[in-house]
Amino acid sequence: MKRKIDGLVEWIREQVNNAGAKGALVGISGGIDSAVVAHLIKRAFPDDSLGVIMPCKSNSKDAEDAMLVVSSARIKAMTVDLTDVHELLLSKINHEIKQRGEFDESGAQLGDANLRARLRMSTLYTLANNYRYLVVGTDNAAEWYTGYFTKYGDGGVDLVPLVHCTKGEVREMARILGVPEPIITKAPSAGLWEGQTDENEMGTTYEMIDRFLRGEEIPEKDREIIERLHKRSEHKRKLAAAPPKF
Ligand SMILES: Nc1ncnc2c1ncn2[C@@H]1O[C@H](COP(=O)(O)OP(=O)(O)OC[C@H]2O[C@@H]([n+]3cccc(C(=O)O)c3)[C@H](O)[C@@H]2O)[C@@H](O)[C@H]1O
Ligand SMILES: Nc1ncnc2c1ncn2[C@@H]1O[C@H](COP(=O)(O)OP(=O)(O)OP(=O)(O)O)[C@@H](O)[C@H]1O
Ligand SMILES: [Mg+2]
Repeated sequence: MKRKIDGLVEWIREQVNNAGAKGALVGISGGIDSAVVAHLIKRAFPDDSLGVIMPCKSNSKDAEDAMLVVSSARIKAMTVDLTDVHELLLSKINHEIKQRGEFDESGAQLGDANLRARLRMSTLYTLANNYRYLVVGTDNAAEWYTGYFTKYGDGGVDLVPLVHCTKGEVREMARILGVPEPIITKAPSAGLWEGQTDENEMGTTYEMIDRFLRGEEIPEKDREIIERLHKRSEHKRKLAAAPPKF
């Protein structure tokens, strides 16, 4: 695992240098995936790495956890609170939909949640332009395979260093890197609504997804869920569909 960490740090450094950029930045949520990426980019660019904490109607515990990550990685950090921006933009959009009598409650909840992820993406790219950094994503192999990310939100990034790592491997890496234990053991959550956890929403567990990705036998019910999620999210792992030249 130490070799893997060194390899990823070197790979990030090469990608940034080949792009002619100066460093790297990541959104720090207080979860384990962004904690690991924060540690990796700090190792790759000790003086040119940035962690960005972006509360958006979030639980204050998340920002406290994010600060724990910042201290453990000793990474430069800033906070950009997106709560009021999100509220304003969402109310403008929903006002237009409601005026037409076309408001859909369940679609709106998803729209609200995904807008948070897309505002974070826009914030990171604005900072990337300013500092000449690349935006580093946090998707791991399980999230990538199941499409458990917002298209052009947390999925809208320049580099995805953890994309071949199972959640279990991310945990192992976190321990070696010195990520604080409470961050490693808490339930993974997108934090997009109160009480959301990844495993509840997906209907299966990271342990099952990791086992599936290693080619091990898992219960039929879990296999079906994972295959359904994978198929449904095919479009997220590709460039936008283009027509043939007519
Ligand atoms: N076949 C197709 N071909 C081309 N495009 C297609 C498509 N089907 C849908 N689309 C497009 O994709 C959109 C749906 O995708 P998207 O907007 O991503 O939305 P969707 O996949 O429905 O929702 C995102 C999921 O990711 C989870 N998430 C988000 C962010 C962070 C985390 C986390 O772990 O922290 C998890 C979130 O809780 C939710 O379950 C549709 O509105 C449509 O525009
Ligand atoms: N409040 C936030 N501030 C900054 N970045 C955020 C915030 N919430 C989400 N993000 C970004 O979106 C990414 C996707 O979230 P995700 O929940 O998959 O990862 P995580 O929180 O790092 O780990 P876990 O999956 O264990 O919760 C985060 O890794 C982070 O880069
Ligand atoms: Mg999270």
